[in-house]
Amino acid sequence: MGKGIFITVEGPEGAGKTTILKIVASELKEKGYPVIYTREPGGIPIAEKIREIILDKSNIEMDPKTEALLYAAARRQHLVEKIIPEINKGKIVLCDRFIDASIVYQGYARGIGMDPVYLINEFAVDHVMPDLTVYFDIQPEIGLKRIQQHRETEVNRLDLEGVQFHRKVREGYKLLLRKYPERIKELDADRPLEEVKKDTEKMIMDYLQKRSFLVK
Ligand SMILES: Nc1ncnc2c1ncn2[C@@H]1O[C@H](COP(=O)(O)OP(=O)(O)OP(=O)(O)O)[C@@H](O)[C@H]1O
Ligand SMILES: Cc1cn([C@H]2C[C@H](O)[C@@H](COP(=O)(O)O)O2)c(=O)[nH]c1=O
Repeated sequence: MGKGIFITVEGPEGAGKTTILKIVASELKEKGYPVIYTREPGGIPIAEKIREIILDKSNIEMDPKTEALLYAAARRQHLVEKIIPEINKGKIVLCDRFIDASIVYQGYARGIGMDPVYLINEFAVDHVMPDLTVYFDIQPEIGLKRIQQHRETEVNRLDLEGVQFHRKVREGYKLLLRKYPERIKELDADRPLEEVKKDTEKMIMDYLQKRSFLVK
């Protein structure tokens, strides 16, 4: 693919992904790096509309395969309309969740199966995979408590699943960590925000150095 770099963050609810990725994006920009922050599901208008449908708390009757297909559809549009063009322009794309979330949430935690969910997503992403994924590890109970404690954080349909579901999410991510040790790097997100942010930035900077990515 193009000359840019594609980095994703993943992890259970309330791990601090959005908060930290936005800070890291703005700090890297200040240092002169060509960075964009984006998120899934969403990032562009069509995918944001699909997000509203998937995460709407009143859609309790949604079938798990419908859910998986909607995430994949949102991903496809986001990829072709934003992620690929930005990578081709030489940008560092920092994306809040991507394909791993589907494999874990729909494939493992919902029980559709990791392989079938990977297959529909393979169709959606045409082999475009992240160069680096930072996995924020946290016990689901702690992450969910953070969300409940902070009123400004959106509580969505998936946040409302029982703790058992969120334990499976964490288990699923651990399986992916073992499967892709080169791409997915783990950090302990149950620490003060400043520490987690510092480690995230270091992982990203180390990777940029490894790829000889320089500020122009
Ligand atoms: N290290 C931390 N310690 C304590 N609170 C934190 C920490 N990181 C983030 N928070 C707070 O926890 C809440 C959830 O954070 P955030 O929305 O960034 O998590 P997230 O991983 O993106 O969650 P989700 O996947 O559910 O969107 C926010 O109110 C945020 O301020
Ligand atoms: C991309 C993606 C996301 N999810 C879930 C994970 C979260 O519960 C929500 C997204 O909300 P966030 O506050 O932006 O993290 O959707 C999923 O189940 N499958 C996916 O592919």
